[in-house]
Order: sequence, then C-alpha cells, then structure tokens
Amino acid sequence: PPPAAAAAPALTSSTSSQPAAAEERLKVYLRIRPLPAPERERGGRPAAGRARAKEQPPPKKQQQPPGVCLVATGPGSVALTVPQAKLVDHRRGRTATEVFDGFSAVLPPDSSQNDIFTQVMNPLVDEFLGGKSGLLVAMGPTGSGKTHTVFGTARNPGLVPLTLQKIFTAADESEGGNQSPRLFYLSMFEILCEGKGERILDLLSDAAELVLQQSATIKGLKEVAISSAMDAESLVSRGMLKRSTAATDANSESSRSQCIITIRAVHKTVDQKSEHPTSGSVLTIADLAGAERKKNTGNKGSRLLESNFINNTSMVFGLCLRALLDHQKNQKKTLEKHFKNSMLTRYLKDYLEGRKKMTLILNVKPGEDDYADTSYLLRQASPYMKIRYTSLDESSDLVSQKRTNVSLVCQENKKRRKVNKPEPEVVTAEEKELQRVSRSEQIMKNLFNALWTVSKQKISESEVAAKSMRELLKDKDIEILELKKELDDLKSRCSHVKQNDAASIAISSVSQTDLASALDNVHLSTELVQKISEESTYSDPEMSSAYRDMTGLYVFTVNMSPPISAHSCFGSESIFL
Ligand SMILES: Nc1ncnc2c1ncn2[C@@H]1O[C@H](COP(=O)(O)OP(=O)(O)OP(=O)(O)O)[C@@H](O)[C@H]1O
Repeated sequence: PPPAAAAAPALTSSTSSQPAAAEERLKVYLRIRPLPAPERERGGRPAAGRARAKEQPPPKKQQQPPGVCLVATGPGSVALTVPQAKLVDHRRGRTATEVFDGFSAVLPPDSSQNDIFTQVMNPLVDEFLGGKSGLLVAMGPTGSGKTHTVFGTARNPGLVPLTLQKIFTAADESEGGNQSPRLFYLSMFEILCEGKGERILDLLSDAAELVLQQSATIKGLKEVAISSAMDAESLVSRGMLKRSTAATDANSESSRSQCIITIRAVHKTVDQKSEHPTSGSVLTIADLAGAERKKNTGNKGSRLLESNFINNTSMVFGLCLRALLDHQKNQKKTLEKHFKNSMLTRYLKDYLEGRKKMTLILNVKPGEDDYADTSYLLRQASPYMKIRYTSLDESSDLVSQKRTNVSLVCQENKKRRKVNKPEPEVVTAEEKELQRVSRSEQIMKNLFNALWTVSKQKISESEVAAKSMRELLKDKDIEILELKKELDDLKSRCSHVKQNDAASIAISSVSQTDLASALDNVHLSTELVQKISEESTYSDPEMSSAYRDMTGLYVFTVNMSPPISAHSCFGSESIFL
C-alpha cells in the first residue's frame, strides 16, 4: 500500500498560493514554541547530554527531531506527523504526515520576541499610526505561549511592550514635523467566568461591574492617557498583576480569562475641544485563555467551570470566523450571528463580521504529547486564512469607538432625556409574553445554529476518519488476497508432492523391533518407543503405512492391537506419529 504520507490529504488547497496583491486576506501566523525542558530531555535532544546539545547546530527545518510532531517545512508551511504511539498497531512503522500551508509566516521555536514583533505586529502598528484600526488575537491551547507572545517578560518583552515602544518612538520622530501631534489612551480589561455568568473586570481600576452594551462599548471602562512607553508599560504590568491566573497541570500560570488591551490614537487638532476625545484609530490586542482538555489540566470544581467557559468562548470565536468564511463563499447564505453567544465575540463583533481587519497568531506546542491539541487547532484555524477583506468600514473608526466613561456620560444623559419623554403606549401582558417567547425562540435558534455548525464540523471529521478507515480496509483486503494466494500456492505444492514424490509406502509386515528402530530414527523419546514396543502387538499390516510428507517428515500410521489404553492420550486405535 502507498505510504500514509502520500495518502494523507495535504491541506494546501487554494491557500497555498499567495493571494493576489489587491485582495487582502486575514493574516494567520503560526508560532511554534520551544519544547519545555522536561520534554527536551525525554526525546527532543540527542542522548549525548545537555552540554553537547548546545554545541550542535540547530536541526534543519525539514528534519524532525525526536519527541517532536510539528516542524516548519517552509516560510508558510508546517508538517504535522502522527506520533508512532498514536498509530494503531498495524500502522506502526509508517509515517502519517499532514502538511498545512499558506500561513502568512511560520515562526519556528528559535524565533525571538523581536522577530515576532517585526513580522506580525509591525504592519498593524504602522496601519494604526496611519489612522486605521486593527486587532491581533493570540489563540492556541493552554501553555502554548500566548501570554508569553503578547506580554513576554521583563527580559523578553512581548508584543504589547514592543508596540508601545514603537508608538512612542514614532511619536517622538514625528514631533516637529508636519503631522499634528497625537494623544494616546490605553485601556485593559478581562472577561472571565464567575458562577454561571461572564463578567468584565477593569484591570486599570477598581471599578466594580462593567457592562458590555448593545453597541459593543463597555460602560465604565477606564481609559488612561499615556505619554511614554515606560509609563504605559508599568500600567500594563500593574494590570497583569490583577489578571486572573491559576496553576493547572498544563500550565503553572494559566490565564483564566480573555485579556484585552486597547490603545487609541487621537490627533490633537485645534478644533478638538474635548479633554478626552473619543474618536481615533484603535489598536486592540487580545490574549485569549487557552482551550484545554480536562484530562491534561486535571481541573475540577470551579476550575472546571472556568475551563468550560474558556472552551465555549474559543468555540464561539471559531464559529464566528467559520460563519464569515461560509458567508463569503456563498453570499446567499446569511451571516450567522454566533457572536451573540459570548461576551468576547460580542465585543469583537466588527472584526468577526469582517468590517475591520484582524490578524491571528496561532500558538502551538510541537511535542508529541501535544499532537491532539496542535492537530485540532491547525485543522480548525487554517481555513480562516481564506477570509477576505473586501469592504472595510474605515468610517466606523471615528464613530464606534469603545467609549470611555466620559463618552458614556453623554450616553447616560441621552438616556435620561429619553426617560423624560412621554411614555410610549402601554405594553400589555400578552405582548410582553409574546416578546418573551420570541426572545426564547431567538436564543433557541442561535443555540440550534451553533449546534448545527458544530455537528457539521464533526460530520466532516467523521468523514475524514471513515475515509482513512476505508483505506485501511483496502490495505487489509490486499493483505488477505496476498495471504490467500500464498495459501493456494502451498496447497498446490502439497498436492503435487502427495501425487508424485510422496506416494505412501505400504508396509506389509513390520516387526516390533523394526518399528522401534524406525521410531528411534525419527528421534522420538526412547521411553515412548519402549512403551509402544512392549504394550502393542502389531496385527493389521494392511492398515498401516508410512510416508514422507511434503515437509520431509515421516508419518507412520500403525494399527495397534490391543489398543494402547495405557496411553489413552492417543485416544484411538491408530496412532499418528
Ligand atoms: N517561545 C517561548 N520561549 C520560551 N518560553 C516560552 C515560550 N512560549 C511559552 N513559554 C513559556 O511556557 C509557559 C507557558 O506559556 P504561556 O503562559 O504564555 O502559555 P499560554 O498559552 O498563555 O497558556 P494559558 O492559555 O494556559 O494561559 C510559560 O512559562 C512561558 O514562559
């Protein structure tokens, strides 16, 4: 049968070719984190030891180090190999590799934080400084390095600090030039699960409950004016201290919430009267909590509730992008409103409906133990790179900003004005009931749609599994045919021997001594030969024979009289030796 690698469908499709320059697509980057130390010690390193391992040149891209299931095979492609331990028995020893192609860039384990910034974030920051809004979302399983990528450490600053540095360097450079000076504002919040509900927590203030409004703005969110990278970074560090994290079996400091940072730039024009203007371009960076398996995290109780919330949010986020892609493929298909099913997706609605530009960075772990998570993420997210941006809503940058307390004051005033207006007609109990039913219907419809999409995904996964099963059966059929052929071959050789070479030699008379010596010659135990000689009297020479079978073995058929009951193990009057 052909090797599985050849049979496995390479998920290259149309994404492998670079999109035409005019057509903008959703950029999807893939960052492969290095193997954690214990895994490197188990397999990902030559046996020669730690010191020598350092001296070794880094493995070539195509080479697959032991203990690793994912390697970069090109600037935009990776190969994912099923670990031997996960292959069913009869597939062991073969390789089953899938190729995922078309990423905007694959960032291998030795990439530095600066490499990531240059490739992933720099274009977004340039656009932001040019007046366009953008979003970067880091997604991936727990422990894959999302928080490391987004925030980094003091020694290895991540995308947020590097972005702030670039923004203020650019601001300093533009000072004195023709450009009007800009003001920058920063906000930082997390969406977490408390009890059965989702909650927004401001990470820059102690404000109690924040409310996500219909317009996807957050009521009560604090926005702080920032004037230097250093100030902004220390603000972010303080915010990070407030963020909800906990130790799980998969990550000693696992994020238990979706964390969102927004930086807003406003031109300080002469006619800009407001102390705290609400227009401008917005750069949003989201560090999602990593989808996790109960088995890997060992979560129980409230941790498990959090885990369900995290997984649900990831699922809804994925459904929104899937729906956008389906809608773009077939415009007649209405764009499903999955975003309504989680707070994060409600907040990011403009991006998830393709009105604003988003960039994804997928974080993955390359270890064999992480195969299932890595494979799931790659299959789920690689189609997203086909999402196109055709009609970006640039004007919305000026009107639908995530408003601050100040802007919200205006909203509140408007509301109050509304309250003072004469009451509209009284709603009857029947109408209220009707509204309630229609709301429930809508919720059920959304739920059904979400389930339907998940089921469709599952069905297509099962189809892939069935296909590989069919291939397996085909292999088996071939094996069976080969075995049958071998068996027929043997049978025909056997009958040939019987007919020609090994004609039975009838023996007319055999004395006990002859029998004993004949048996001796075929190396039977002397004890047995003795017993046969002593206890049996040869009586019927016609019924006895000796011949040599096709394997070269002498077969003696001897009738005994009386039956050698002492050796009832033979159970018959004839013995076949
Ligand atoms: N590229 C990298 N280089 C070195 N260490 C890394 C890298 N990526 C991740 N790590 C380390 O791996 C551990 C887990 O990373 P991190 O907390 O960023 O994962 P995560 O994806 O945010 O997980 P979760 O979803 O559970 O919050 C951290 O100790 C981090 O420092």
